[in-house]
Amino acid sequence: MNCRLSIREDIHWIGVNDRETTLFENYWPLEKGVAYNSYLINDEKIAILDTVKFNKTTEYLEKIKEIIGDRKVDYLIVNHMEPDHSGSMLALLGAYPDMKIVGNKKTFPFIEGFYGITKNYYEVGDGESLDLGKHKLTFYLTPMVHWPETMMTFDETSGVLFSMDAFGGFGALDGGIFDDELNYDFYEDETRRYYSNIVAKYSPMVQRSLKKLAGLDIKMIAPTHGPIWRSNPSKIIDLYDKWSRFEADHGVVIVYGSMYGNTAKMADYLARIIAENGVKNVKVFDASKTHSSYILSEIWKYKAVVIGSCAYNTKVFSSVETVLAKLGNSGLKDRYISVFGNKSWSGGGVSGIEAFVSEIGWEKIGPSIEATYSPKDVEFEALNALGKEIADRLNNEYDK
Ligand SMILES: Cc1cc2nc3c(=O)[nH]c(=O)nc-3n(C[C@H](O)[C@H](O)[C@H](O)COP(=O)(O)O)c2cc1C
Repeated sequence: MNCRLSIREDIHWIGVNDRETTLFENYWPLEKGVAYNSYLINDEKIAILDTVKFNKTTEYLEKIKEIIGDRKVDYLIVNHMEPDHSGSMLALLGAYPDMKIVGNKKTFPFIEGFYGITKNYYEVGDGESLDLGKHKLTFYLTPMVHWPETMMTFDETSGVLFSMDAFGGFGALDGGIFDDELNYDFYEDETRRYYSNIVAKYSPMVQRSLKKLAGLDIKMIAPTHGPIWRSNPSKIIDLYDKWSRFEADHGVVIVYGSMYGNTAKMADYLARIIAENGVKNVKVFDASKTHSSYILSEIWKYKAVVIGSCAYNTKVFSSVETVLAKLGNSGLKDRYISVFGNKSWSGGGVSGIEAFVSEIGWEKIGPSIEATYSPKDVEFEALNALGKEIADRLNNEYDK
């Protein structure tokens, strides 16, 4: 028997946990797993909202059967076609061949392209509704949050917003399914890591969608990953608004790449100066040790970033290059940036980061500081001045 879980009258969570997959999208580390959430509305007509990844299909179909017995699924509502949510669609259609597949006009080419399904289509447009009996579902198209076909489904009867990947995060659901049943801070961090790495490039589209949803009386948000936000749904909506407007907290992220410790020494020294000058949130990351997804998530959170690199074959050190590439492609705006590093001959690390700074267009604080062989008094003095300048700027801005 699978655990049965009603999230609201007639509405069941039929999601699954995946603790075996180590990398989400074969790239993002899943230290605590991930949940693929799917929902079933058991009304006069039975509707399922999104499915789960193919590796969990058997468990998934079993859960559905345990709830509905010999009844049939009438509708599969496809809010998002990414295979971690559509991967059990073909099997579901096999089990319920008369099931209508509900999507918008951009959904169906994905269905045909991925799974060869060309029948049972039920097309809906923006703002259109579907009656299940007691429950009335209204569809809101949210293109490019974060794929072209994405949409959200609002249950007018219960006030549940089925938001697909929006408001979703990493982390399996270890018993607690609702935000008030688990460690909120962990899931908030993992939701921001999901946002900053997967959704954030489309922040302007997120803003547009938030405006579209603004008039709804949302009582609960049921995303396709992570917890169901029921205690205070507006909290996660406000965070999404903040993240997609690039608003940041008082703090500094220092990221460095270092082979033999000289650049690392500069990072630690600078961190101390910034902390001494009143900044409590100073986060230091060795880019070779911490996956870029965690670093990007912290940079999304805090206002200032300092990037350091040793020179490596005339370029920025590879692990730092990865962080820069991710940042450059993320669309993040309105951060302060500073630069430091080490070389032993003609350099390449600091100049490479400087090229990135001019490309991204963020305001640079202080001059770049580059040591040769190892940092000496002159560089420590310069780091001292830089640390004070960064702290002063932030303290002035956030004390207002
Ligand atoms: C494989 C390798 C490639 C390097 N390439 C360069 C380079 O292109 N230009 C340069 O000035 N120094 C280069 N260096 C020297 C280092 O950047 C220099 O020793 C620096 O102090 C190392 O800083 P770290 O202690 O933080 O690793 C290279 C070192 C190694 C091991």
